[in-house]
Amino acid sequence: MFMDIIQQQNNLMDFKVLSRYDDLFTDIFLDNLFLWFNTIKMNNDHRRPRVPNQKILDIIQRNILENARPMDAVNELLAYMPNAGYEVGDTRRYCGSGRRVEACLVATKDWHVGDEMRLLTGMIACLDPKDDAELKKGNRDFSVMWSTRKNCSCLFLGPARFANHDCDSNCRFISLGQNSITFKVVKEIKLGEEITVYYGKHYFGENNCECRCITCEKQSMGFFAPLETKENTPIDYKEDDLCGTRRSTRKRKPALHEDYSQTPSPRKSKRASLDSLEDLIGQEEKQLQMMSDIEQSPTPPVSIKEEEPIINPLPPATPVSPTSERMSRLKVMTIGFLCGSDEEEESAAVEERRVSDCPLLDLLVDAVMDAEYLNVQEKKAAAAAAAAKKKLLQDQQITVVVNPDIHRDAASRVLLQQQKTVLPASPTSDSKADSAVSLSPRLITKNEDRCWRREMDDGLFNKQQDEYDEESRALDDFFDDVSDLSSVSSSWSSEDEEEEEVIPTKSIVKKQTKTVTPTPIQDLTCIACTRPLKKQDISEQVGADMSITNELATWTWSPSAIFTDWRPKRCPRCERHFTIFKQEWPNRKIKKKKMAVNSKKSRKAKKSNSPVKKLSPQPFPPQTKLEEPPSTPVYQIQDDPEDLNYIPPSPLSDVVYDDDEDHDTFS
Ligand SMILES: C[S@@+](CC[C@H](N)C(=O)[O-])C[C@H]1O[C@@H](n2cnc3c(N)ncnc32)[C@H](O)[C@@H]1O
Repeated sequence: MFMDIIQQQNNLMDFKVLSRYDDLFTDIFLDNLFLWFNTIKMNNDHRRPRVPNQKILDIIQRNILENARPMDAVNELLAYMPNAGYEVGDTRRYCGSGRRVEACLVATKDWHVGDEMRLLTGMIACLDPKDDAELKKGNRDFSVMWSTRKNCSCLFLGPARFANHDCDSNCRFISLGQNSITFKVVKEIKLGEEITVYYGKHYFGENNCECRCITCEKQSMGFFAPLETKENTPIDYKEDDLCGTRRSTRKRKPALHEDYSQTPSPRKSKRASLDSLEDLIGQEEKQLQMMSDIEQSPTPPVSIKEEEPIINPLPPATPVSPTSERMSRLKVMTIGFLCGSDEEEESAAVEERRVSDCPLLDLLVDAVMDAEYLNVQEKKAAAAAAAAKKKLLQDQQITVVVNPDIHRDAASRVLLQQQKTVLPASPTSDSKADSAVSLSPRLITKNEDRCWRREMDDGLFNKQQDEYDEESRALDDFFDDVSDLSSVSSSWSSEDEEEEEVIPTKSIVKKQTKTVTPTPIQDLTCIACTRPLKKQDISEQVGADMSITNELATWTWSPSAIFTDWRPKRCPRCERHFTIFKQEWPNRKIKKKKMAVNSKKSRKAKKSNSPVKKLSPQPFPPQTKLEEPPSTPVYQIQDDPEDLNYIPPSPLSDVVYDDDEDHDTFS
């Protein structure tokens, strides 16, 4: 299913959203409440939420199931993220005559120009036309946009979707990839102020004539423009099926199923007729002088406006947004920009640079590519280099085996990479030891292969490499920040157990990126009994199909997975023991002792020396001695707590094994 989703990512759904939600909810509802083990997560950077699971359940139950108020649930959950710097608030500004309360974003701290709101992110997912029609029918399409690039309607998801539009907004969109955005502050924001963005010039009808933002109100524009001005603005009122409360239907192309099944949209929606970004900026710059006059003039009170309509200095049909000078200089990323008009796409194609539409997948692929590249290099080196070099290589401990069934194009891409790509030192490689990003050299290539080349799809990324690197570093920081917010690793760790994973040092990470040498899976040992972990053990623990598990196990040993949570700690037997008794099997060393064969005397002696009798005080009920079949080797369990071989008493202590093969099976 995972791979299916990945393959479909360019079609209708964005796998990142799905996989992240899936990880989160399986963590909360399955791992924590139902299963005795932690399921494997699709995202390497998944961390168990800081919010106690019970609390989450309570919030969901109370707000969503009982009170049917999902926004309250969002608010409450955000309360657990005080670092976010924003919260979801409510406003009646945008819905008109108090008809409906809408959500808005409110700053919970002061923000300064240039700040990035890294926890305020949004995703764009393509929408099936039928779903789109459903949303529209149910008046739930307020977060739907038409993408000319994708030629379909898109759903704008995530907390960022609660940002309302202002013609002089205090934030702008910046991209985190093709389908992901966050915000950059372009005007000082004080605690308690609304966080706004600029959707586009015609989002709320022609020239945003329906815009209700505070700037429009102050400037008597948009919805607040004098009636005469509004009448001169061509608006398609027949679509205004909700008396002006539903603006989104005006500006985005209604996506009918028939349209969708035909070849590229013959019609140009209003959204598609957006000026290009450059035009937008240019126009705004031209208008800047005019608008500065407007801004300087005092805002007329509403009462005066009604009695004596202000004559707008601008042509009535084109009430211009009073976007600030700073904003106009910046490359503003509007929603139109995000979704992409043709012009934007052309300008974006100027420079090809790798910008992933799927950073997580990229990280994973990068890791494999890097490792595979290194593997190939190693083979070459092994053929050519001296024995000393070989020995050095063998000291490195990384291997990645790519399953050809799953990563069919990996080999060809590796070849491409070798032919065309120089691997510059990743800017993050030595600074982010706890991030898989650090193992992903930045690849810039002119290759046409879609798998390899990540197209530039918006002008935002028409930057110099320095800027790009800076963005990338910021993204790394973001991942780090997110990690900082998480206290508990999601897999194979329990809240009451100590952190046992050894985090590789920076130097080790750097070293590991150089060369590879196969590492046997058997290198993983159970932390309790120190036996090597077998693939079968892992299978049993994850309850997965063996072939899948092998694949996962392979990934787990990949360089990127050095930092993943998924790593079995105990063999199944010890895991079970731990789950039941929350107790390790410290220094478990099992000694074999041949019992006297068929000797009544020896059996008696053994009974009298039974360790069970000596195990006191005992936290568990006295244990019953099992009958040992004659001439069967048994394990002598030490009963002296000081002894290194001492095994704490538990029902599992009764287990008698016939031979070595059974050691790792459950009793
Ligand atoms: C992406 S949502 C923003 C969050 C929205 N307020 C909510 O409650 O979900 C876009 C919708 O917000 C409203 N909106 C945002 N900014 C607006 C503005 N300046 N004027 C009028 N409506 C606005 C419109 O209803 C629009 O369809």
